[in-house]
Amino acid sequence: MKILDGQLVSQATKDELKIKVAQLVAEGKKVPHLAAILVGTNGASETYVGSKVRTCEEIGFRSTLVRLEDTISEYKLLETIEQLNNDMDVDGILVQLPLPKHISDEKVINAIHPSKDVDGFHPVSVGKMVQSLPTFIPATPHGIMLMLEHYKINTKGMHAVVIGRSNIVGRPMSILLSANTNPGNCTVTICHSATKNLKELCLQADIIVAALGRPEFVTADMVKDGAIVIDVGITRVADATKKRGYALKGDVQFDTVSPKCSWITPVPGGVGPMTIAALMKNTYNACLTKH
Ligand SMILES: NC(=O)C1=CN([C@@H]2O[C@H](COP(=O)(O)OP(=O)(O)OC[C@H]3O[C@@H](n4cnc5c(N)ncnc54)[C@H](OP(=O)(O)O)[C@@H]3O)[C@@H](O)[C@H]2O)C=CC1
Ligand SMILES: Nc1nc(=O)c2c([nH]1)NC[C@@H]1CN(c3ccc(C(=O)N[C@@H](CCC(=O)O)C(=O)O)cc3)C=[N+]21
Repeated sequence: MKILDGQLVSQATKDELKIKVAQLVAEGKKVPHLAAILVGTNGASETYVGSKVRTCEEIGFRSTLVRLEDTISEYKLLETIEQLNNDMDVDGILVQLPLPKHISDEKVINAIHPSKDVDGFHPVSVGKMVQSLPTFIPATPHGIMLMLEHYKINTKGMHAVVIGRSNIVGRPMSILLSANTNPGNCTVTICHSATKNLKELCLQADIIVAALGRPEFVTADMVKDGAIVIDVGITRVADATKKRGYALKGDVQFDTVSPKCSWITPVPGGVGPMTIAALMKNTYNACLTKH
């Protein structure tokens, strides 16, 4: 069993970007600028947005964090996005999800100008991705593809089972793995809460991507020998023995599943850091179109 080390690959990706940014500075060109909007004070969202902003600083990007009260009106949020759309210095705009219930995710995502849609959630970006046209690829599936690429894993002809069909992870993952690319060229099965024979499907998988948000859902009896297992899930589970009062659990029961795998991602230190690295890549690319 070998570990797909998200921390390591993410560091390598960030180091590459750092050099590229230094070149932009040397040439007197504008550096990438990411604007992140955080609505409310959800603990996990604070952690993720904080880490995105910190990473920007680390590699020499500009960043702007816009914090809004969770009582903010949808109109005000849309207005904030419009200001960032019109701000020439801002290259990428990200609105951290989930949003409070009174705000429509769809309206917010649609409001971001496609040229600044570094999350790749806008219908224009999704449409281009489906057609294999150049566009912003959602950070989590993009990060997973970068990791497979880094380890030179040839996925051609493999059967991939993706568990979860969300717009931010499962659905785009299934599209990327089925594309005529390398990594890619997989035969993909996408599963969700109405899937009847999930265990049988998983047992046929050469690659399992678990993105359902149920801690330790994938157990050893669902995984065939030699499979590649990508664990996207991150759930905070109360644990008094931990410094922060919780432990992070993936969707895969790591201790029992890992001995059967050819490759597996850990949680933490797997897909999470790659998500951040992919977002940085997207932001750099958004900036490049202006040079
Ligand atoms: N590491 C990272 O960078 C990231 C991690 N995450 C984590 O990944 C997980 C998934 O996130 P996200 O996609 O946003 O979650 P969602 O809740 O939006 O989607 C979950 C998906 O899993 C399906 N599902 C739920 N229960 C089952 C089940 N018992 N059997 C089969 N399918 C099931 C749902 O089906 P249905 O559609 O029918 O409801 C849905 O399609 C979460 O733990 C999240 O924290 C998310 C983003 C980034
Ligand atoms: N508009 C939007 N874009 C997103 O990309 C987005 C989002 N909303 N909402 C929530 C999910 C989740 N997500 C993560 C990012 C980093 C880690 C990450 O860095 N994880 C670390 C651990 C972090 C910790 O200590 O909690 C790891 O796995 O090693 C995890 C999850 C981005 N998301």
